[in-house]
Amino acid sequence: MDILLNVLEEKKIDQKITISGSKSESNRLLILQNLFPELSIENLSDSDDSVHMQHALSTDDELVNIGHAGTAMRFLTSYFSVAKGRETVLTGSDRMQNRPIEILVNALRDLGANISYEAKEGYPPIRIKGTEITTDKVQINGNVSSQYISSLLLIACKLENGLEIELTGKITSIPYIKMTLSLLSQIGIESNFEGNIIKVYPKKSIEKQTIVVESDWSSASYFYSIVALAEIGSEIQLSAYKKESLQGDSCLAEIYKHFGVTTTFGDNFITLKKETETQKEALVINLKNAPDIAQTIVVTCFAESISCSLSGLHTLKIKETDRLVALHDELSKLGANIAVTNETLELDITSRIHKNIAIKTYNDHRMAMAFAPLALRVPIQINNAEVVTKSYQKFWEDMQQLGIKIDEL
Ligand SMILES: O=C(O)C1=C[C@@H](OP(=O)(O)O)[C@@H](O)[C@H](O)C1
Ligand SMILES: C=C(OP(=O)(O)O)C(=O)O
Repeated sequence: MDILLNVLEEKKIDQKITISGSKSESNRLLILQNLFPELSIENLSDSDDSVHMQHALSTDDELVNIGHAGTAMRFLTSYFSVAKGRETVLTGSDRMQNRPIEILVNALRDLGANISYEAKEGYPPIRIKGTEITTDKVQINGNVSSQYISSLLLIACKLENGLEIELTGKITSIPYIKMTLSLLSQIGIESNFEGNIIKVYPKKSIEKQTIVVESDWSSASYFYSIVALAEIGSEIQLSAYKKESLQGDSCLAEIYKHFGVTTTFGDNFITLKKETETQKEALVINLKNAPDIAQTIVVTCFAESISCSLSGLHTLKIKETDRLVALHDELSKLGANIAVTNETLELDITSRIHKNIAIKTYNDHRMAMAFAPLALRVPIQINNAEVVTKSYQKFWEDMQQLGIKIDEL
């Protein structure tokens, strides 16, 4: 479905939006709930990725297809490796079959797992014969995806002797590793992370308990962008959020000060307010700890006519699409002066945004959502707009609530 977002005429916004639970927290907790049925979860994400995870954990079929869900692919690789007696072929979308998994597979094989490739070496689909793992030490490169490490951490306490992981290389997306460890700690599993060594201690059962998932901060990023582009005095209240977040993307509150957006923490909600004009200096920032908000930030800078210099973006090349190339190609069509390398992005000040450009989304939810705030400046077309459901089911409804008129093409 291709859609046209008409330009938003009323730029003074005052709205309240409720966003569903974090997909990262949810997909970790779903694995943990399967290992520990004593665990209940509230405010679970309604994202496609969490639906895929739930389905994968409830089926007995040999073939399990997790679509585009990176967390499901990576977390389930370890989970099925220790599902004794079960044989599973884990696969995903065409793109997933080109997102690397070798580093995780090699670590699991070193631990004694039985995993083979069904097609291309190093990529899904993979065949996993569940077995008992007793080895308790492993080395893994931390520079490509933190999801490989979270995957090992999620099953670690169920191994007879727990697990000690030695991380090599520069560690990327660290807040996601810390999120995994925090959730383990919340349910009573002990671990420690010192230098480049993470230890998880064995645990057979936990206390009966309920965890309430905080809403998704990556989804909140699109509202930060909208408020940044709105008239001074505009406000959006988002729930359910808290100050002590497990999600690294909560750094948005700090980053968007550059755009004159303040964040006030209330009782289970945040209020974003456009207090002042955007600072005209370039935004210079390393996003290795928060890769999922890169697209949102670049589009905000473009719309606000400021330059930016982003680094720490090497993981963007292996996400739902090559996000560096996608940003380059789509922003160029809108008139941007943008240059990318394999890990950086430079955007120059643009004076004019081209109207009625059709943005390709490349099966990437964040391409569709990051470009939507441009409707505060120009009419813009978003192709295959349904991609948003990977992480945010009612994204377009929420855009309409803000007053953006949408025509199906
Ligand atoms: O663990 C997680 O929930 C995630 C980790 C990050 O991936 P990488 O560690 O591959 O950068 C992030 O981009 C992804 O959306 C979710
Ligand atoms: C990269 C993402 O997800 P995943 O890697 O889990 O597919 C994302 O949601 O931006």
